[in-house]
Amino acid sequence: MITTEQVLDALRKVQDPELHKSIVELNMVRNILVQGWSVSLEIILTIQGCPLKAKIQQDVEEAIQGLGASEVHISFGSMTDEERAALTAALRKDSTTTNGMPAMLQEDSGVTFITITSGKGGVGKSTVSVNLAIALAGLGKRVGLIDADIYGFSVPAMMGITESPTMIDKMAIPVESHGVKVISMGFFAGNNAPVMWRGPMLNKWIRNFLAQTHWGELDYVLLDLPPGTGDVAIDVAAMIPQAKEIIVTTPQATASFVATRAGSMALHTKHEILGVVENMAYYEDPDGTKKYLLGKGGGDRLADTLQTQVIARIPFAQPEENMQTSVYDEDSILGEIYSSLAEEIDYRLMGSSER
Ligand SMILES: Nc1ncnc2c1ncn2[C@@H]1O[C@H](COP(=O)(O)OP(=O)(O)OP(=O)(O)O)[C@@H](O)[C@H]1O
Repeated sequence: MITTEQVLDALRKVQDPELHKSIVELNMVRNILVQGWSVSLEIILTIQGCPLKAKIQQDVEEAIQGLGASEVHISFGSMTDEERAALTAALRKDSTTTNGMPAMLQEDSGVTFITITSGKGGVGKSTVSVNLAIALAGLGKRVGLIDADIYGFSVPAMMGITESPTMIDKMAIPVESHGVKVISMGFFAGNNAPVMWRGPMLNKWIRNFLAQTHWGELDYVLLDLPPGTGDVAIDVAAMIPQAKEIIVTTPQATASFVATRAGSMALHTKHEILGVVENMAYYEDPDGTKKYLLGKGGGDRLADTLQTQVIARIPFAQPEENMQTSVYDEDSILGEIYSSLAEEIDYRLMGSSER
């Protein structure tokens, strides 16, 4: 004979796949009825037509069958507006402090911010952001990625994300892809429409990305900034003074020269520079010969100017790589370089932080 308490206890371990909280804690479980070895109950979904209904159903069934139940009947409903408002308020409390500041910006939040920036476009800043985020997640870290390249967002396409975040009232649940929680302007600008807002609007979006998103607990937040030293970069610098910075350049003289400006801004805003990533550093022939298609030395020059180091030299991807998305296979040469970079960064930051 199973008891209602046992069912409730078993369901405490079942999490909402998006909110990563127990469905019991989220008040999604109602009307449990136990008759011998048969259990029926109601699951109240946060939104109607929840795309993860099948997953929740499977997890609930497994949890109850684990108690020895021979039959499990689940009926589904959705939260009322009032219930959803209460849930949003609770989620917001997790994400925002009493004075309205994004909770993850507080010093004791345990979140390490890394901004990825470049002097000019097209050097691979977003590619580095995406692959570094995935590599950090591969180390078992809880990673969020904010595509803060508001005008030129590309992260969803690069990661092959086709779905949009679930919205619970005005709170967004980030989309998870390759183990990384992602939020991007691309999710909110319909049909790939160009984004033409100006400074104050942008500031609001970045703030929303931090505070109006249910991130859950994270170790790292990576921000893919727009190239250069525009509004967003300045806002982020002011909003997240504790952010560490990675500057991406190619070996080309002009790219590294322009990147110096982005780096100088980091020094000026007192962002710690983690180092320079030299992307498209060389092309490696099958026989191992390296061809320096874009020249040599841009990364080193930039690192010298900014008194930092080149922390990775990433070659050109082989033609057969990243056909569908810009995510490199973990076992590829590039994938391995990103894994080492993630390990080095994690070692440096975890070693130097108090966590
Ligand atoms: N190591 C690499 N090998 C081959 N192609 C690369 C490499 N790194 C980036 N690319 C390609 O170069 C192009 C530009 O990369 P990406 O969009 O990451 O640059 P970006 O600096 O973020 O540019 P923007 O700021 O304009 O968005 C993309 O098509 C990407 O797939």
